[in-house]
Amino acid sequence: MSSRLLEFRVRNKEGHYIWVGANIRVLIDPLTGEKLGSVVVSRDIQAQRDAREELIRSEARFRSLTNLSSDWFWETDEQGRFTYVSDGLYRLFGIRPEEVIGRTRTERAADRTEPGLLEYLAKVERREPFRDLPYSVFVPEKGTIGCAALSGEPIYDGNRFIGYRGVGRDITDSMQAQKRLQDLANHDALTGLPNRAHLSERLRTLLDNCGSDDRVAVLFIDLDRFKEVNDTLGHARGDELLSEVAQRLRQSIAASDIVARLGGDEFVVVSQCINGAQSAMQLVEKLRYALDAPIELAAHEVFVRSSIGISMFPQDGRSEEDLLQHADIAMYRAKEEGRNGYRFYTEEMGIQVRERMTIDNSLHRALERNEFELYYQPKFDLSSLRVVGMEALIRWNHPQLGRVSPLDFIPMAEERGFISEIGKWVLEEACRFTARLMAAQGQELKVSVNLSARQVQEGLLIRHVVEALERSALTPGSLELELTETAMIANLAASADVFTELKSLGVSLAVDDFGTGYSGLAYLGQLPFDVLKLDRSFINQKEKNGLGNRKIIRAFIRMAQSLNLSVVAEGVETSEILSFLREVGCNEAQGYLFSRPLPADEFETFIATHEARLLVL
Ligand SMILES: Nc1nc2c(ncn2[C@@H]2O[C@@H]3COP(=O)(O)O[C@H]4[C@@H](O)[C@H](n5cnc6c(=O)[nH]c(N)nc65)O[C@@H]4COP(=O)(O)O[C@H]3[C@H]2O)c(=O)[nH]1
Repeated sequence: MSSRLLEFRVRNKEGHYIWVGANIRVLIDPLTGEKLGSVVVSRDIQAQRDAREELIRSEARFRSLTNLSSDWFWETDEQGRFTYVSDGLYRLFGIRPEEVIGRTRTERAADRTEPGLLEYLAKVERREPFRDLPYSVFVPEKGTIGCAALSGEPIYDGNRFIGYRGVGRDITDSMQAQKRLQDLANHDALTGLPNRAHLSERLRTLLDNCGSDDRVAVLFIDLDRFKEVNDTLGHARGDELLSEVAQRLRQSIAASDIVARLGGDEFVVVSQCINGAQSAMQLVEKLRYALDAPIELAAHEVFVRSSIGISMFPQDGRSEEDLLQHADIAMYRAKEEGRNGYRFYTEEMGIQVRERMTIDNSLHRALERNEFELYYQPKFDLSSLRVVGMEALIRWNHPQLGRVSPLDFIPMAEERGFISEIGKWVLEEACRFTARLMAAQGQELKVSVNLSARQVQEGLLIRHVVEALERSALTPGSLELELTETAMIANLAASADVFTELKSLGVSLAVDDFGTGYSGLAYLGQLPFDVLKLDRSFINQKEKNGLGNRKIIRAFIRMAQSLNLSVVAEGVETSEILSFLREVGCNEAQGYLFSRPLPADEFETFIATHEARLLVL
């Protein structure tokens, strides 16, 4: 008995053609072998046919899609060995299926420690699906490394895990673009060095991995007078200089060290120093040596000098912010101390900077909080030794810091634009006090008020002076305005009109701190000044042969007087100097020998009793 299966189409009772499967069995007589007839069993197989055709269509669709797709399709067995990869892998990475089949992903990976690959292995281990895990692929044709992103899910036969199936995408271009963007975001465009953000990140990572015995030096390097190069040779040459400096720094450090540019002419070097400060010092010397050779710029030889501040991990800070800030503070100290040097950070530097910050933060409120006070130092006529006036000197009674010297806040007030307001207050207070004192004592006095160069430039000075005189009813002849020699020279042309106008009001003008600037006496004759104040450093200078300085003082006094200038000596501390000044005809003097600057009430007492003091002198 043999059977055959036939499939054919018949018309059903609704008149539609359907597929029918017929199983035909031929009946044979077992004794004679004669064919007796056939048994035909037919059934409607339309649904089966439809399903089969759909499967064929869907497979064809799948093949065509995987071939057309820019991605590739893969399958692995339960051991993670590839059992199938589509053509896409060859098209994208030049890897033939036969090079991969039977191998695991790890065997083919360009970097077996990559996070994407490690995550893939972990997911597979836990039979979890995964999406877009990046990992590097060696591209044999180009000899380069490409980057793929993998997605996949486990496959099961019933309950039995039989492997993974998934797709891979070529993300080389987007990864490269991302890396370029990251590089741009992390590096300084001019020098290619890491920028501030990247430095912070790398320093933080370095510190996180430091043990208690590790030592790290952070060097803050600032070029001295870089602005001059920019101003005289132009920005393009300035850029060349910065690139050359970056190059020299890079060449001077170890591969594990970091050199970064924070912007402008500021660089930072981070180095692991086995011998702590000693190693840091050796590194500083090496860097300075590297920077010492002249740099050729537009046929000019430029010599680079730098100021370097150093902070050490762990003693000067454990965080990247602290170490950078402290190295910066130390760098400023190196600059203040004459540039082209280096300084290690100390605790005392930090205290000073915090004080400066406190001053900076509270200065704008000091006036409205009434925290300023004027002290007065008497000035003496040297022929009669009688008080002829006083210098008003500002003090700031700070709620936290106590009495702050003008030397510590006047420069900041100038920088922050508060000096005009403070100066106005000083003028009003000094005029008011002097007018009252003169009335009370029945005595002529001249009060000297210090002006800052900014006050002269800002244009409100004349109005402030006029108002102060009017409000106090002080005669203009009782007010003297002092401007330092350096400030005056810096603004000579611009200020000449202001001086002339002030003079026309009837106030007198004094050149303060004479002898500290680099000017001669020549310009004084052209300006409407009345008084020359010889600086105290000049008066107190130790003489080499006991005569030198005195000769100069004598010459100054003679020249000043020939220009009709009255001479006041500041900082007179000894009776010996006093005798000398009297002998050479100096007009007036002030100094600790007579009195320190005094608060208003004490000064008043001083004036009331000065005749008695005269006897003591
Ligand atoms: N070693 C020594 N020092 C003496 C002697 N006699 C006086 N001095 C100090 O010398 C400084 C003289 O003031 P300056 O040269 O005008 O220098 C002043 C002046 O430039 C500035 N200043 C003070 N008050 C004002 C102000 O109201 N406005 C402006 N713009 N500056 C002011 O601050 C500077 C410092 O003022 P002070 O600390 O009060 O310091 C004062 C005074 O206390 C002495 O015999 N020996």
